[in-house]
Amino acid sequence: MWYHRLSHLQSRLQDLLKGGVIYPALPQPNFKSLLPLAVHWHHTVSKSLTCAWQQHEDHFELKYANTVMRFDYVWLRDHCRSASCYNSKTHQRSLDTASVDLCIKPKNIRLDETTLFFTWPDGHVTKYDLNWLVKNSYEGQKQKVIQPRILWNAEIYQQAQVPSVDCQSFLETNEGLKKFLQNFLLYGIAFVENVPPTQEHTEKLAERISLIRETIYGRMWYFTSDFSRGDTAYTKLALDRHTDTTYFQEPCGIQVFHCLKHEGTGGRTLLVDGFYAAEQVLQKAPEEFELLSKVPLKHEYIEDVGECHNHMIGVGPVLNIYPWNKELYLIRYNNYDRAVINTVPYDVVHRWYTAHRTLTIELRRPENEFWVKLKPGRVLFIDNWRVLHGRECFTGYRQLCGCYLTRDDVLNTARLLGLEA
Ligand SMILES: C[N+](C)(C)CCCC[C@H](N)C(=O)O
Ligand SMILES: O=C(O)CCC(=O)C(=O)O
Ligand SMILES: [Fe+2]
Repeated sequence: MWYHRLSHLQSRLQDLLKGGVIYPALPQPNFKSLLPLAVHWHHTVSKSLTCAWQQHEDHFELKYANTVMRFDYVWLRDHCRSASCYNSKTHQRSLDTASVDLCIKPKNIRLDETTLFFTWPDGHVTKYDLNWLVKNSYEGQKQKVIQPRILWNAEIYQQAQVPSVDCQSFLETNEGLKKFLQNFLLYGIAFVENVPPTQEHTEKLAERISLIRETIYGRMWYFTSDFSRGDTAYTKLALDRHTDTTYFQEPCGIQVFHCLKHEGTGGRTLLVDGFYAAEQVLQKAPEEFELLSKVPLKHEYIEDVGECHNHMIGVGPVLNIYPWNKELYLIRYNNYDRAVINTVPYDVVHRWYTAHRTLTIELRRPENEFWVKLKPGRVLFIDNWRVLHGRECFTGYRQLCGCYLTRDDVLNTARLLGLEA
Protein backbone atom coordinates (compact mmCIF):
# COMPACT_ATOMS: atom_id res chain seq x y z
CA MET A 1 0.00 0.00 0.00
CA TRP A 2 1.89 3.01 -1.23
CA TYR A 3 -0.92 5.49 -0.86
CA HIS A 4 -1.98 6.92 2.46
CA ARG A 5 -5.69 6.66 2.54
CA LEU A 6 -7.78 8.74 4.81
CA SER A 7 -10.34 6.40 6.15
CA HIS A 8 -10.40 5.59 9.86
CA LEU A 9 -9.73 1.97 9.27
CA GLN A 10 -6.95 2.48 6.84
CA SER A 11 -5.20 5.14 8.85
CA ARG A 12 -5.25 2.84 11.86
CA LEU A 13 -3.89 0.08 9.70
CA GLN A 14 -1.21 2.46 8.61
CA ASP A 15 -0.27 3.23 12.19
CA LEU A 16 0.22 -0.46 12.70
CA LEU A 17 2.38 -0.65 9.60
CA LYS A 18 4.45 2.41 10.55
CA GLY A 19 7.94 2.04 9.21
CA GLY A 20 6.86 -0.77 6.95
CA VAL A 21 5.42 1.37 4.19
CA ILE A 22 6.61 0.29 0.77
CA TYR A 23 7.61 2.74 -1.93
CA PRO A 24 7.97 0.57 -5.03
CA ALA A 25 8.72 3.49 -7.32
CA LEU A 26 11.66 4.76 -5.36
CA PRO A 27 15.23 3.49 -5.49
CA GLN A 28 16.93 2.71 -2.19
CA PRO A 29 18.76 5.97 -1.40
CA ASN A 30 15.60 8.05 -1.81
CA PHE A 31 13.64 5.59 0.24
CA LYS A 32 15.86 6.42 3.16
CA SER A 33 15.48 10.14 2.84
CA LEU A 34 11.71 9.83 2.78
CA LEU A 35 11.39 7.49 5.67
CA PRO A 36 11.16 10.13 8.42
CA LEU A 37 8.17 11.62 6.64
CA ALA A 38 6.43 8.29 6.66
CA VAL A 39 6.75 8.12 10.41
CA HIS A 40 5.40 11.59 11.03
CA TRP A 41 2.25 11.39 8.97
CA HIS A 42 -0.94 12.48 10.60
CA HIS A 43 -4.21 11.48 9.08
CA THR A 44 -7.53 13.17 9.33
CA VAL A 45 -10.74 11.95 7.81
CA SER A 46 -12.21 14.31 5.29
CA LYS A 47 -15.99 14.51 5.47
CA SER A 48 -17.16 12.68 2.40
CA LEU A 49 -14.26 12.12 0.06
CA THR A 50 -11.30 9.92 0.67
CA CYS A 51 -7.90 11.30 0.06
CA ALA A 52 -4.56 9.66 -0.47
CA TRP A 53 -1.18 11.17 -1.06
CA GLN A 54 2.44 10.31 -1.46
CA GLN A 55 5.66 12.24 -1.57
CA HIS A 56 7.84 11.19 -4.49
CA GLU A 57 11.39 12.23 -5.11
CA ASP A 58 10.46 14.82 -7.75
CA HIS A 59 6.74 15.38 -7.25
CA PHE A 60 3.82 15.18 -4.89
CA GLU A 61 1.01 12.82 -5.79
CA LEU A 62 -2.51 13.32 -4.58
CA LYS A 63 -5.67 11.32 -5.06
CA TYR A 64 -8.82 13.19 -4.22
CA ALA A 65 -12.32 13.56 -5.66
CA ASN A 66 -11.69 10.79 -8.18
CA THR A 67 -8.69 12.62 -9.55
CA VAL A 68 -5.06 11.55 -9.49
CA MET A 69 -2.96 14.69 -9.47
CA ARG A 70 0.77 15.24 -9.66
CA PHE A 71 2.34 18.45 -8.45
CA ASP A 72 5.82 19.75 -8.98
CA TYR A 73 7.40 21.02 -5.75
CA VAL A 74 8.41 24.38 -7.22
CA TRP A 75 4.79 24.77 -8.34
CA LEU A 76 3.59 24.03 -4.82
CA ARG A 77 5.96 26.63 -3.40
CA ASP A 78 5.17 29.15 -6.15
CA HIS A 79 1.40 29.04 -5.61
CA CYS A 80 1.60 29.61 -1.89
CA ARG A 81 -1.30 31.84 -0.80
CA SER A 82 0.23 32.96 2.49
CA ALA A 83 0.22 36.70 3.24
CA SER A 84 3.90 37.06 2.45
CA CYS A 85 3.66 35.24 -0.90
CA TYR A 86 0.33 36.46 -2.23
CA ASN A 87 -1.59 39.68 -2.02
CA SER A 88 -5.17 38.52 -1.63
CA LYS A 89 -6.50 42.08 -2.04
CA THR A 90 -5.08 42.44 -5.53
CA HIS A 91 -4.93 38.72 -6.33
CA GLN A 92 -1.30 39.11 -7.29
CA ARG A 93 1.78 37.12 -6.43
CA SER A 94 4.28 38.84 -4.15
CA LEU A 95 6.67 35.93 -4.05
CA ASP A 96 9.67 36.25 -6.35
CA THR A 97 9.53 32.91 -8.13
CA ALA A 98 13.13 33.23 -9.22
CA SER A 99 14.15 33.08 -5.55
CA VAL A 100 12.73 29.56 -5.15
CA ASP A 101 15.33 26.77 -5.17
CA LEU A 102 14.52 24.67 -8.25
CA CYS A 103 15.34 21.55 -6.22
CA ILE A 104 13.07 22.54 -3.34
CA LYS A 105 11.28 19.77 -1.46
CA PRO A 106 9.02 20.07 1.54
CA LYS A 107 10.53 19.02 4.83
CA ASN A 108 7.14 18.07 6.19
CA ILE A 109 3.65 17.42 4.83
CA ARG A 110 0.56 17.12 6.95
CA LEU A 111 -3.16 16.96 6.33
CA ASP A 112 -5.83 18.39 8.57
CA GLU A 113 -9.42 17.85 7.49
CA THR A 114 -9.28 19.14 3.92
CA THR A 115 -6.16 21.27 4.23
CA LEU A 116 -2.69 20.17 3.24
CA PHE A 117 0.25 21.83 5.00
CA PHE A 118 3.67 21.90 3.39
CA THR A 119 6.59 23.00 5.53
CA TRP A 120 9.55 24.12 3.44
CA PRO A 121 13.24 23.84 4.41
CA ASP A 122 13.31 27.49 5.61
CA GLY A 123 10.31 26.84 7.87
CA HIS A 124 7.77 28.65 5.67
CA VAL A 125 4.38 26.91 5.64
CA THR A 126 2.12 26.68 2.61
CA LYS A 127 -1.52 25.63 2.99
CA TYR A 128 -3.70 24.19 0.27
CA ASP A 129 -7.33 23.27 0.41
CA LEU A 130 -7.86 19.95 -1.37
CA ASN A 131 -10.68 21.34 -3.46
CA TRP A 132 -8.53 24.26 -4.54
CA LEU A 133 -5.93 21.76 -5.70
CA VAL A 134 -8.49 19.76 -7.67
CA LYS A 135 -9.74 22.92 -9.35
CA ASN A 136 -6.30 24.22 -10.11
CA SER A 137 -4.39 21.07 -11.01
CA TYR A 138 -3.46 20.15 -14.53
CA GLU A 139 -5.36 16.88 -14.22
CA GLY A 140 -8.47 18.71 -12.99
CA GLN A 141 -8.28 21.20 -15.87
CA LYS A 142 -7.69 18.57 -18.51
CA GLN A 143 -11.12 17.09 -17.92
CA LYS A 144 -12.84 20.43 -18.40
CA VAL A 145 -13.51 22.78 -21.25
CA ILE A 146 -12.70 26.44 -20.88
CA GLN A 147 -15.92 27.36 -22.59
CA PRO A 148 -19.01 25.16 -22.84
CA ARG A 149 -20.58 25.42 -26.29
CA ILE A 150 -23.41 23.93 -28.31
CA LEU A 151 -22.12 23.11 -31.78
CA TRP A 152 -24.77 23.51 -34.44
CA ASN A 153 -25.88 22.95 -37.97
CA ALA A 154 -28.93 24.74 -39.38
CA GLU A 155 -31.37 22.23 -37.93
CA ILE A 156 -29.84 22.17 -34.46
CA TYR A 157 -29.79 25.95 -34.31
CA GLN A 158 -33.35 26.35 -35.54
CA GLN A 159 -34.73 23.65 -33.26
CA ALA A 160 -33.07 25.25 -30.27
CA GLN A 161 -35.39 28.25 -30.80
CA VAL A 162 -32.83 30.55 -29.21
CA PRO A 163 -34.79 33.64 -28.20
CA SER A 164 -33.63 37.07 -29.33
CA VAL A 165 -33.21 39.69 -26.65
CA ASP A 166 -35.13 42.92 -26.77
CA CYS A 167 -33.07 46.10 -27.09
CA GLN A 168 -34.48 47.67 -23.95
CA SER A 169 -33.93 44.63 -21.78
CA PHE A 170 -30.42 44.27 -23.22
CA LEU A 171 -29.55 47.87 -22.41
CA GLU A 172 -31.35 48.26 -19.13
CA THR A 173 -31.37 44.94 -17.30
CA ASN A 174 -28.64 42.57 -16.23
CA GLU A 175 -30.97 39.62 -16.88
CA GLY A 176 -31.43 40.70 -20.49
CA LEU A 177 -27.71 41.16 -20.96
CA LYS A 178 -26.94 37.87 -19.27
CA LYS A 179 -29.47 35.96 -21.37
CA PHE A 180 -27.96 37.49 -24.50
CA LEU A 181 -24.38 36.65 -23.50
CA GLN A 182 -25.33 33.12 -22.49
CA ASN A 183 -26.75 32.50 -25.97
CA PHE A 184 -23.80 34.18 -27.60
CA LEU A 185 -21.30 32.04 -25.69
CA LEU A 186 -23.17 28.82 -26.37
CA TYR A 187 -23.92 29.33 -30.08
CA GLY A 188 -21.43 31.97 -31.22
CA ILE A 189 -24.22 34.14 -32.62
CA ALA A 190 -26.96 36.20 -30.99
CA PHE A 191 -29.53 38.79 -31.98
CA VAL A 192 -30.90 41.93 -30.37
CA GLU A 193 -34.33 43.07 -31.59
CA ASN A 194 -36.13 46.39 -31.83
CA VAL A 195 -33.01 48.48 -32.12
CA PRO A 196 -33.52 51.92 -33.67
CA PRO A 197 -31.80 51.63 -37.07
CA THR A 198 -29.00 54.10 -36.56
CA GLN A 199 -25.28 53.86 -36.16
CA GLU A 200 -25.49 55.57 -32.76
CA HIS A 201 -27.84 52.95 -31.33
CA THR A 202 -25.71 50.14 -32.73
CA GLU A 203 -22.71 51.69 -31.01
CA LYS A 204 -24.61 51.89 -27.72
CA LEU A 205 -25.34 48.14 -27.89
CA ALA A 206 -21.72 47.36 -28.61
CA GLU A 207 -20.52 49.45 -25.70
CA ARG A 208 -22.88 47.65 -23.35
CA ILE A 209 -20.93 44.43 -23.66
CA SER A 210 -17.42 45.37 -24.65
CA LEU A 211 -14.90 47.85 -25.92
CA ILE A 212 -15.12 48.64 -29.60
CA ARG A 213 -12.04 47.47 -31.43
CA GLU A 214 -10.95 50.22 -33.72
CA THR A 215 -9.22 48.91 -36.83
CA ILE A 216 -8.11 50.15 -40.24
CA TYR A 217 -11.86 50.17 -41.09
CA GLY A 218 -12.52 52.68 -38.34
CA ARG A 219 -14.28 52.43 -35.01
CA MET A 220 -17.86 52.11 -36.18
CA TRP A 221 -18.07 51.30 -39.85
CA TYR A 222 -20.80 52.06 -42.21
CA PHE A 223 -20.56 50.56 -45.63
CA THR A 224 -22.30 50.21 -48.95
CA SER A 225 -21.26 48.76 -52.29
CA ASP A 226 -19.27 51.82 -53.28
CA PHE A 227 -15.82 50.22 -53.40
CA SER A 228 -14.55 52.95 -51.10
CA ARG A 229 -12.07 50.40 -49.73
CA GLY A 230 -9.91 47.81 -51.44
CA ASP A 231 -12.02 44.83 -50.42
CA THR A 232 -14.85 42.88 -52.04
CA ALA A 233 -17.02 43.46 -48.95
CA TYR A 234 -17.55 46.92 -50.46
CA THR A 235 -19.20 45.52 -53.61
CA LYS A 236 -22.47 43.73 -54.48
CA LEU A 237 -20.72 40.40 -55.03
CA ALA A 238 -21.53 37.24 -53.13
CA LEU A 239 -19.00 36.40 -50.42
CA ASP A 240 -18.31 32.84 -49.51
CA ARG A 241 -18.12 31.86 -45.83
CA HIS A 242 -15.14 33.28 -44.03
CA THR A 243 -13.93 34.82 -40.82
CA ASP A 244 -12.77 38.44 -40.83
CA THR A 245 -9.40 39.99 -40.16
CA THR A 246 -7.49 36.73 -40.49
CA TYR A 247 -4.60 39.02 -41.48
CA PHE A 248 -4.32 40.38 -37.94
CA GLN A 249 -2.04 38.58 -35.52
CA GLU A 250 -5.11 38.53 -33.29
CA PRO A 251 -8.24 38.42 -35.45
CA CYS A 252 -11.11 40.53 -34.15
CA GLY A 253 -13.10 38.64 -31.57
CA ILE A 254 -16.66 39.71 -32.34
CA GLN A 255 -18.35 41.28 -35.31
CA VAL A 256 -21.52 43.34 -35.01
CA PHE A 257 -23.78 43.77 -38.06
CA HIS A 258 -26.79 46.04 -38.37
CA CYS A 259 -28.40 46.40 -41.78
CA LEU A 260 -29.78 49.93 -41.82
CA LYS A 261 -31.27 49.84 -45.28
CA HIS A 262 -31.74 47.58 -48.27
CA GLU A 263 -33.83 48.50 -51.25
CA GLY A 264 -33.25 45.60 -53.63
CA THR A 265 -33.02 41.84 -53.78
CA GLY A 266 -30.70 39.18 -52.39
CA GLY A 267 -28.08 40.06 -49.80
CA ARG A 268 -28.97 37.40 -47.25
CA THR A 269 -26.33 36.61 -44.63
CA LEU A 270 -24.87 33.14 -44.34
CA LEU A 271 -23.70 31.78 -41.00
CA VAL A 272 -21.80 28.53 -40.46
CA ASP A 273 -20.54 27.15 -37.16
CA GLY A 274 -16.84 26.60 -37.88
CA PHE A 275 -16.38 24.52 -34.76
CA TYR A 276 -19.15 22.14 -35.78
CA ALA A 277 -17.42 21.61 -39.13
CA ALA A 278 -14.02 21.21 -37.46
CA GLU A 279 -15.52 18.67 -35.08
CA GLN A 280 -16.69 16.65 -38.11
CA VAL A 281 -13.14 16.72 -39.45
CA LEU A 282 -11.83 15.53 -36.09
CA GLN A 283 -14.28 12.61 -36.15
CA LYS A 284 -13.65 11.64 -39.77
CA ALA A 285 -9.97 12.42 -40.20
CA PRO A 286 -8.18 13.19 -36.92
CA GLU A 287 -4.77 13.48 -38.58
CA GLU A 288 -6.14 16.17 -40.90
CA PHE A 289 -7.57 18.04 -37.94
CA GLU A 290 -4.16 17.84 -36.33
CA LEU A 291 -2.44 19.19 -39.44
CA LEU A 292 -4.87 22.11 -39.67
CA SER A 293 -4.04 22.92 -36.08
CA LYS A 294 -0.27 22.76 -36.63
CA VAL A 295 0.56 24.30 -40.01
CA PRO A 296 1.08 28.05 -39.68
CA LEU A 297 -0.31 30.18 -42.49
CA LYS A 298 -0.20 33.80 -43.44
CA HIS A 299 -3.17 35.93 -44.31
CA GLU A 300 -2.68 39.30 -45.86
CA TYR A 301 -4.49 42.52 -46.61
CA ILE A 302 -2.94 44.82 -49.15
CA GLU A 303 -4.86 47.97 -49.86
CA ASP A 304 -4.07 50.90 -52.05
CA VAL A 305 -7.31 52.73 -52.75
CA GLY A 306 -7.69 56.48 -52.47
CA GLU A 307 -6.26 57.59 -49.16
CA CYS A 308 -6.18 54.06 -47.78
CA HIS A 309 -2.81 52.38 -47.75
CA ASN A 310 -2.52 49.24 -45.66
CA HIS A 311 -0.47 46.11 -45.53
CA MET A 312 -1.48 43.69 -42.79
CA ILE A 313 -0.09 40.22 -42.18
CA GLY A 314 -1.34 37.70 -39.65
CA VAL A 315 0.21 34.31 -38.96
CA GLY A 316 -1.45 31.28 -37.44
CA PRO A 317 -2.98 27.88 -38.17
CA VAL A 318 -6.55 27.45 -39.43
CA LEU A 319 -7.55 25.64 -36.25
CA ASN A 320 -6.26 26.88 -32.93
CA ILE A 321 -6.63 24.53 -30.00
CA TYR A 322 -5.54 24.51 -26.38
CA PRO A 323 -2.78 21.91 -26.19
CA TRP A 324 -3.81 20.50 -22.80
CA ASN A 325 -7.40 19.54 -23.68
CA LYS A 326 -7.50 19.95 -27.49
CA GLU A 327 -10.38 22.39 -27.19
CA LEU A 328 -10.84 24.65 -30.22
CA TYR A 329 -10.76 28.35 -29.49
CA LEU A 330 -10.17 30.04 -32.85
CA ILE A 331 -10.73 29.24 -36.49
CA ARG A 332 -9.01 31.40 -39.11
CA TYR A 333 -10.67 30.69 -42.41
CA ASN A 334 -10.66 33.12 -45.28
CA ASN A 335 -9.73 31.81 -48.70
CA TYR A 336 -9.84 35.32 -50.17
CA ASP A 337 -7.28 36.73 -47.80
CA ARG A 338 -5.00 33.71 -47.43
CA ALA A 339 -1.48 34.68 -48.48
CA VAL A 340 1.21 32.70 -50.31
CA ILE A 341 2.04 29.54 -48.39
CA ASN A 342 5.76 29.56 -47.79
CA THR A 343 5.96 28.35 -44.27
CA VAL A 344 6.00 24.59 -44.94
CA PRO A 345 7.70 22.23 -47.44
CA TYR A 346 5.87 20.86 -50.50
CA ASP A 347 4.87 17.49 -49.10
CA VAL A 348 3.30 19.05 -46.03
CA VAL A 349 1.63 21.59 -48.34
CA HIS A 350 -0.05 18.77 -50.21
CA ARG A 351 -1.32 17.14 -47.06
CA TRP A 352 -2.49 20.55 -45.86
CA TYR A 353 -4.52 21.07 -49.07
CA THR A 354 -6.17 17.69 -48.51
CA ALA A 355 -7.05 18.63 -44.93
CA HIS A 356 -8.25 22.06 -46.02
CA ARG A 357 -10.49 20.36 -48.61
CA THR A 358 -12.01 18.10 -45.97
CA LEU A 359 -12.77 21.09 -43.77
CA THR A 360 -14.16 23.08 -46.71
CA ILE A 361 -16.48 20.21 -47.65
CA GLU A 362 -17.85 20.23 -44.10
CA LEU A 363 -18.19 24.02 -44.06
CA ARG A 364 -20.08 23.90 -47.37
CA ARG A 365 -22.61 21.22 -46.53
CA PRO A 366 -26.01 22.84 -47.14
CA GLU A 367 -27.29 21.38 -43.87
CA ASN A 368 -24.65 23.40 -42.02
CA GLU A 369 -25.73 26.70 -43.57
CA PHE A 370 -27.92 29.04 -41.61
CA TRP A 371 -29.27 31.87 -43.78
CA VAL A 372 -30.80 35.07 -42.43
CA LYS A 373 -31.90 38.30 -43.97
CA LEU A 374 -30.62 41.14 -41.83
CA LYS A 375 -33.23 43.82 -41.33
CA PRO A 376 -33.20 47.27 -39.81
CA GLY A 377 -33.81 46.88 -36.08
CA ARG A 378 -32.23 43.45 -35.73
CA VAL A 379 -28.58 43.50 -34.70
CA LEU A 380 -26.45 40.41 -35.16
CA PHE A 381 -23.40 39.61 -33.05
CA ILE A 382 -21.03 37.00 -34.49
CA ASP A 383 -18.19 35.25 -32.69
CA ASN A 384 -15.56 35.82 -35.36
CA TRP A 385 -13.28 33.23 -33.72
CA ARG A 386 -15.87 30.53 -34.32
CA VAL A 387 -18.73 31.31 -36.71
CA LEU A 388 -18.08 32.04 -40.38
CA HIS A 389 -20.18 34.55 -42.25
CA GLY A 390 -20.84 35.19 -45.89
CA ARG A 391 -23.44 36.89 -48.04
CA GLU A 392 -25.50 36.38 -51.11
CA CYS A 393 -24.99 38.83 -53.99
CA PHE A 394 -27.54 41.60 -54.09
CA THR A 395 -29.04 44.36 -56.10
CA GLY A 396 -30.01 47.86 -55.09
CA TYR A 397 -28.90 50.08 -52.29
CA ARG A 398 -27.76 48.29 -49.14
CA GLN A 399 -26.30 49.92 -46.07
CA LEU A 400 -24.66 47.99 -43.30
CA CYS A 401 -23.18 49.36 -40.14
CA GLY A 402 -21.35 47.69 -37.33
CA CYS A 403 -18.07 47.30 -35.56
CA TYR A 404 -15.64 44.81 -34.12
CA LEU A 405 -15.37 44.13 -30.40
CA THR A 406 -12.43 43.01 -28.31
CA ARG A 407 -12.96 39.49 -27.20
CA ASP A 408 -11.35 39.86 -23.78
CA ASP A 409 -13.86 42.52 -22.84
CA VAL A 410 -16.92 40.54 -23.96
CA LEU A 411 -15.70 37.61 -21.86
CA ASN A 412 -14.96 39.95 -18.99
CA THR A 413 -18.57 41.18 -19.01
CA ALA A 414 -19.82 37.58 -19.21
CA ARG A 415 -17.70 36.46 -16.25
CA LEU A 416 -18.80 39.39 -14.14
CA LEU A 417 -22.39 38.28 -14.74
CA GLY A 418 -21.49 34.82 -13.44
CA LEU A 419 -21.19 33.04 -16.78
CA GLU A 420 -18.54 30.47 -17.59
CA ALA A 421 -16.28 32.03 -20.21
C1 LIG B 1 -16.68 44.64 -41.98
N1 LIG B 1 -15.87 45.46 -42.82
C2 LIG B 1 -16.64 45.84 -43.99
C3 LIG B 1 -15.49 46.66 -42.10
C4 LIG B 1 -14.64 44.86 -43.11
C5 LIG B 1 -14.49 44.00 -44.22
C6 LIG B 1 -13.20 43.27 -44.16
C7 LIG B 1 -13.16 42.26 -45.18
C8 LIG B 1 -11.94 41.45 -45.22
N2 LIG B 1 -11.86 40.72 -46.44
C9 LIG B 1 -11.92 40.48 -44.06
O1 LIG B 1 -12.48 39.42 -44.21
O2 LIG B 1 -11.35 40.78 -43.05
O1 LIG C 1 -22.16 42.50 -46.64
C1 LIG C 1 -22.23 41.62 -45.77
O2 LIG C 1 -23.30 41.15 -45.42
C2 LIG C 1 -21.01 41.11 -45.08
C3 LIG C 1 -19.75 41.45 -45.74
C4 LIG C 1 -18.60 40.94 -44.95
O3 LIG C 1 -18.23 39.81 -45.02
C5 LIG C 1 -17.95 41.83 -44.02
O4 LIG C 1 -18.26 43.01 -44.01
O5 LIG C 1 -17.14 41.36 -43.23
FE1 LIG D 1 -16.57 39.46 -43.64
